[in-house]
Amino acid sequence: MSLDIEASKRAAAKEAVANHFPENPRFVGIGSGTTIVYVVQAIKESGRDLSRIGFVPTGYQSKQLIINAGLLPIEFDALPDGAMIDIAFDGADEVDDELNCIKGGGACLYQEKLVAMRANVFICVADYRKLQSRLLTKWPTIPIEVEPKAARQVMARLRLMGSCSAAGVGPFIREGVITKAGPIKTDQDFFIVDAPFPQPLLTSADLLEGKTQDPHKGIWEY
Ligand SMILES: O=C[C@H](O)[C@H](O)[C@H](O)COP(=O)(O)O
Repeated sequence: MSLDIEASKRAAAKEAVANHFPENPRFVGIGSGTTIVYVVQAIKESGRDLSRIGFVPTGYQSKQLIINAGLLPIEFDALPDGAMIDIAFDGADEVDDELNCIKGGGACLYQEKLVAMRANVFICVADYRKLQSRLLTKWPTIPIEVEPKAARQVMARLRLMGSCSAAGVGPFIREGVITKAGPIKTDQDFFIVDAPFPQPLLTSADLLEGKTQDPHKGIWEY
């Protein structure tokens, strides 16, 4: 029987907030996606005094989520010099045994990285489907946010690194499906390049053990 996905996201969010929300944080990062909605809900329901905490968004959706929850948003570039974000919560599309994550399924990446890198603690909140021992087990590509003028060059480099699907195509610039013709733009007006690689992707422990990945066959060789 498959678990209810929304219930699973809600449960993960509740656990994450109950176990990790600090005593008196000054700044808390709020990621993007559907799971983070439950994190904000759990923060609201935690019964804490949230009035003196600045919540740092990772994009438009994240900022609206903070505002709609009645929390205080503070833009990343308004953080005082030298101040760290106490903790950042965010979702992921896939997480491997070494806690490497695929992110960007919802076309948010760049600001998520800014916030995560400025955070003392990063908590990834993910439902049971996301945890796979190797990346690219269920999620098909690595999303990369790219400045449009650099896209062709980045894709050429990705191809040299072995990015292509089993059918020998890719990487791809992500396009709108129904409501947008041509490439979608991120909150920074950048493109998302979706890069397929041989599946699944080796971890650094695999590489240390001497396993190699043939980028052209998409299979593991030992
Ligand atoms: O681009 C979107 C972000 O990286 C999300 O955090 C990620 O896609 C996970 O989203 P969701 O919680 O909706 O699965």
